[in-house]
Amino acid sequence: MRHGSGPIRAVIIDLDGTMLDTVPDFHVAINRMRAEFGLGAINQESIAAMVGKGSSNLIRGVLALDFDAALVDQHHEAAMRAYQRHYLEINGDYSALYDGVLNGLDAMRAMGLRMACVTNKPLDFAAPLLAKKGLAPYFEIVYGGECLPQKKPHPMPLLQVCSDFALAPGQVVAIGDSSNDAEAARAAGCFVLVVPYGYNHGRPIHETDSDGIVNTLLEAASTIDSHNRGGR
Ligand SMILES: O=C(O)COP(=O)(O)O
Ligand SMILES: [Mg+2]
Repeated sequence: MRHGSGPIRAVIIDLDGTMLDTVPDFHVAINRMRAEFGLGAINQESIAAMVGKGSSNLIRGVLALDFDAALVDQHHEAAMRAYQRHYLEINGDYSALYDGVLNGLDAMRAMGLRMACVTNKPLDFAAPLLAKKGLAPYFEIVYGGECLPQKKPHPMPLLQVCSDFALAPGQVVAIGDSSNDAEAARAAGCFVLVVPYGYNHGRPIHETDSDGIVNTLLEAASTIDSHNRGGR
């Protein structure tokens, strides 16, 4: 990360593809919804490429595999209701923490960093999921996709966290798995670190403009620590 901008005081961490591998949850809920519409099951890989821009976009994408634009519009509302019902029934049952997440969060907390989670997942999904996986206590703030007028890749949720923490964007690092996170961070003026193991719309993460690729959140913590120590 670039130096000379003063210490990092806060982190904004993405949820799906960064802290939790949630595609198995999406997979179960989406296929149960699709079955209600007489549609066949789809695989996890095709779902992973569509995660990241919120539920509504995801459901449009999975309907568009079979329906033309007019049919997608026609069925979207009912499909969203079915999907939400199925997702809430299984939320967290099939998803798992990535390696280094809890250690990384512990290290960030020990460094005195303030912590927020900004996800495009609806808050009704994100809040119980964070609680179930033991992540909720780490975060002072959680914004879901519908909490503010704009979601990532718009910078608004990141700028809102900076303002909540009374910090300048240059004192804050966003950590995510996709270009969505990186674009939001760049537009907000925050640093951005990306992990290579998430979804990134099916694209390799090295194509994304970031301040560094970190293999785990624990590595992110040590990158921030070394930045704050002046690179030593
Ligand atoms: O639900 C989504 O679209 C993905 O959410 P994320 O912002 O936590 O990656
Ligand atoms: Mg993500």
